[in-house]
Amino acid sequence: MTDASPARERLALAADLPLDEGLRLYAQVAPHVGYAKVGLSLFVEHGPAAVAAFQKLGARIFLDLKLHDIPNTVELAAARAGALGVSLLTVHAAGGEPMLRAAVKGARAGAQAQGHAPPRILAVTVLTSMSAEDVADVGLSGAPEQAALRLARLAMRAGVEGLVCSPREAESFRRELGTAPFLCTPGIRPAGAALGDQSRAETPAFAVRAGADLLVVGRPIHTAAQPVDAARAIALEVSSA
Ligand SMILES: O=c1ccn([C@@H]2O[C@H](COP(=O)(O)O)[C@@H](O)[C@H]2O)c(=O)[nH]1
Repeated sequence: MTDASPARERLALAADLPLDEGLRLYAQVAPHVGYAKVGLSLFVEHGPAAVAAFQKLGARIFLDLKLHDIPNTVELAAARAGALGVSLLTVHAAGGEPMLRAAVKGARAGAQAQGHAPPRILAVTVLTSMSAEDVADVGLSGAPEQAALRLARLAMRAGVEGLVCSPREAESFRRELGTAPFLCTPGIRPAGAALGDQSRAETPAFAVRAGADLLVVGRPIHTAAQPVDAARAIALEVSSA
């Protein structure tokens, strides 16, 4: 993706809401947001029906399951996700190279079996909610940016096409890893928006300038008094960054 991509193709709505509310909200913001991110809460409650419901609205689906298990189990799950016709699927980079390779293989096979294009596998490096202290507590050495870059390199070696990172890491990922990885940044907060549980958050303009391809936004849209205006303003910030 390039800077010339329309803002809509660079924005995903994190639909962490009850399904009917998420669908209603996505339908309203769809002129500004091209992807619907189906995450754990929706998938645990509704499974593939949640994916199908957003697909019916014309959304590209970002299935954010953050798979992390032994390679065989991840390959099986990624194959089922690929068969759903999703565009993006997340796995945890910390699962290691064999697991990441298995995710790529499974997603490809599952998509092919159903005649879909294979989803891009995105490896989650260090969760954007984690502070430097949290990173140290789980035994990762160095600052979050250093731990994230180590995991990013590992994921790229395993053949993964994309990475999930904080906007704060996007610039160093671009510098160190080049133009190839598709960089997805949650932890997006327009100026003045509440951080909630996010620790390493930045504005939409910061993320774009740092080299992010896709920005994930949830609560800054859900909780806005006028969600459509909030989505429009974020899209404008993306396109003018
Ligand atoms: O490191 C990560 C990986 C995934 N997420 C997901 O993105 C959204 C962010 O939602 P907000 O409401 O805008 O905070 C959410 O679905 C997370 O599961 C992330 O935040 N950080």
